[in-house]
Amino acid sequence: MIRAWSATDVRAAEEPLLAAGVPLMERAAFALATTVLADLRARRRSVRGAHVVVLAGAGNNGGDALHAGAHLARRGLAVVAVLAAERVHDGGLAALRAAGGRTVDVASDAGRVRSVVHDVAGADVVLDGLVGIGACGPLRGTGGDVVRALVADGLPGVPGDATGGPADHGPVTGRPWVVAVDVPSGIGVDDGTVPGPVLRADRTVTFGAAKPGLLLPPAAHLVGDISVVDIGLHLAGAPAVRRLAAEDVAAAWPVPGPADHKYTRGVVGVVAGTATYPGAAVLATTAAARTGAGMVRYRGSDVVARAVLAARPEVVTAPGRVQSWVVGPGVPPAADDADDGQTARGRAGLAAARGELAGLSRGPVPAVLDAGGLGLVEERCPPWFVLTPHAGELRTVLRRHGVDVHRADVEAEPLRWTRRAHELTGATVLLKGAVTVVVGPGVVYAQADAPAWLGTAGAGDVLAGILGAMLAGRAAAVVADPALAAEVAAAAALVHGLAAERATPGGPVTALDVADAVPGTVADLLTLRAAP
Ligand SMILES: NC(=O)C1=CN([C@@H]2O[C@H](COP(=O)(O)OP(=O)(O)OC[C@H]3O[C@@H](n4cnc5c(N)ncnc54)[C@H](OP(=O)(O)O)[C@@H]3O)[C@@H](O)[C@H]2O)[C@@H](O)CC1
Ligand SMILES: Nc1ncnc2c1ncn2[C@@H]1O[C@H](COP(=O)(O)OP(=O)(O)O)[C@@H](O)[C@H]1O
Ligand SMILES: [K+]
Repeated sequence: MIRAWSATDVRAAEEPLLAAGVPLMERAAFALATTVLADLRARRRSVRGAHVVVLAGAGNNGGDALHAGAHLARRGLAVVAVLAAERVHDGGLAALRAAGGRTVDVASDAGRVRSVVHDVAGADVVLDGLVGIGACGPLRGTGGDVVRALVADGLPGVPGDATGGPADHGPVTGRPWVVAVDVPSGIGVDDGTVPGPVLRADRTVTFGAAKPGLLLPPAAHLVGDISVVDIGLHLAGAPAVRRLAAEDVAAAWPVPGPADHKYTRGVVGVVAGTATYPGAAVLATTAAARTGAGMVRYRGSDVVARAVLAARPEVVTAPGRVQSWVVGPGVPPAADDADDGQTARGRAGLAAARGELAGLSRGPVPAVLDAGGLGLVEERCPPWFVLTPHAGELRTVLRRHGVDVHRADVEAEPLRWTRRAHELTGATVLLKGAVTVVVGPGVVYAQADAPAWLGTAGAGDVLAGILGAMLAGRAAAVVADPALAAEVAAAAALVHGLAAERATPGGPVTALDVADAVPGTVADLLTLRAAP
C-alpha cells in the first residue's frame, strides 16, 4: 500500500528531526541524485557527460535540487542550474558551484527564459525543484514562466493558461527525462488539483512519505513513477490518502475452505438492466459470478432475466437470501424517464430497483448503487452502501442534494466533490475515472490500476458486479466496520483495472472481456499471498 500524508503532517514529522540536527536535506538530495543516476544508467550506457538542468525555486525544494545537482556534477555530469527566484537556497547554490555546476539567473532577467528552453532541449535530465510542499496556489513568477515556455516548446505538461489542454502522455524518447523533486512543482500537494502550469514528470522522488496530490487526480497523471525515499520521518496517525497494492488485495481475499459453501461465500442480488439496456444485467451478473460469488440472484424483469440466463445459466432468478445488492446498472436515471422512448420499460426497471432498495433498509445488507440506482438515494445511507458514479453522475447526486456543480468542477476537484457526496449521503462514494477515488468514513483511497482502454461502454457495469461479489464475500465485516466498504471498493477498482490489463492485447478491450479476465486475475493475485 502507498500511504500519503498531508504537507502539514510531513512538516510536523520533520520538525523534531531538524531540531535534533538530522541532515534531512542531505539525505533527500543524495537519494535524489542516486535515483537520477540509476534512471540514466537504465536509459544510456554511461552517465559521464550527461547533461542535467536543475530548475531551482526559492525554498528548500530548490535546495534539494541544487544539492542533488552538486552530487551529479561531482560524478562528471554537466549540470546547469536555472535560478528561478531572486534568492535560492544558499547551501545548495554554494555546493553546486563548488562542484563545478553552471548557473543561469532567470529571475533577474526574464529574457533568459529562451536560453533555458534551449538548455532543456539539449538535456538528458531535468530536475524540477521549483516548489514542493511549501507551494501555495498556481505556480507563479519566473518558475511559472519557465514551465509555460517549456510546455509550449513541446515538453509534456499543463500550460495552465487558456490554451491549456490535458497533459501529454506521449513517448519519452527524444526529450529529457523529467524528475520531480518531492512533487511536480505547482500541483495541489494535499488535494491533487492542477491550478496552473505543471511540468509532467517521468518520475517523482518524494521524501519521507508520498503526498496526497501524487495519488489523486488530476495531478496523479503528472507524477510518473513514484519513488518514496525514507529520510527517517516517523509519521503518526492515519494517512490522508491510500493506494492499495495487489499484495494488499491478495492478503484480504476470502479463499474458500472445506467448510465453505455458496451461502458462506456470499449471494449477490442484482437489479440491473431494462429491455432497452439488457446488456448491463448480463455484464453485472457475469462479473459477480466470475469474481467468485457463491450465487448470483437476478431480480428484474422477465425479458431481461431471459437474456441473463442465456448468458449465465448459473444465475438464479427466484427470490431469497442476499448478502449484497447491486442496484441500477443499465437502469435509466429517474429524471430521464420522460425522454426515454422506452418510458414504460425504464419505469419498470426503476420500480424493481426501488422495491429491492426499500427491502434493503430493513436489514444491514451492503449494496452497490450504480447508474439509475443512484437516483434512488434520497435519504441518508449507511457506509456499507457504495455509490459508484462517474463524474457526470456525481454532479447529479450533488445537485439532488442542493449543491450546484458542473461536471468540469468534479473533474477539476475530484476529492473535494467525492468527499462532499459522502458527507451529504453518508454512503461510501466511489468516483470512477482513470484514477478511481473512494471516500468513506475517515478514509480516502485513490486507485490507478487500469489501462485507458477500460473507458468503454459497460465497463462500469462490470465494476459494479465485481464490487457486489466482493462485498457479499465480506458482508458481516463490512457492516461491522464503517471504513471497510471503502477498502473493498478500492480493492474492486484494483481487480477491475488488473482484469482490464490482463484482457487488453495492448489494444481495445470490451467490457465482457474484462469480466471474463477476472478469474485469472484473482488467481494471479493469490500467488502473491505470503506462504503461511
Ligand atoms: N525542511 C527540510 O529541511 C526539508 C525539506 N525538504 C524539501 O523542502 C520542501 C519544502 O520546502 P519549503 O518549505 O521551503 O517550501 P518550497 O516547497 O520550497 O516552496 C517555498 C517557496 O516557494 C515559494 N512559493 C510558494 N508557492 C509558490 C507558487 N505557487 N509559485 C511560485 N513560488 C511559490 C515561496 O515563496 P513565498 O510564498 O514565500 O513568496 C517560497 O519561497 C519539500 O517539498 C522538500 O522538497 C526535504 O529536503 C526534507 C528536508
Ligand atoms: N481513461 C481511463 N483509464 C482507466 N479507466 C477508465 C478510464 N476511463 C474510464 N475508466 C473506467 O471505466 C469504467 C467506466 O464506467 P462507466 O463510465 O460507468 O461506463 P458504463 O456506464 O458504460 O459502464 C470505470 O470503472 C472507469 O473507472
Ligand atoms: K518540485
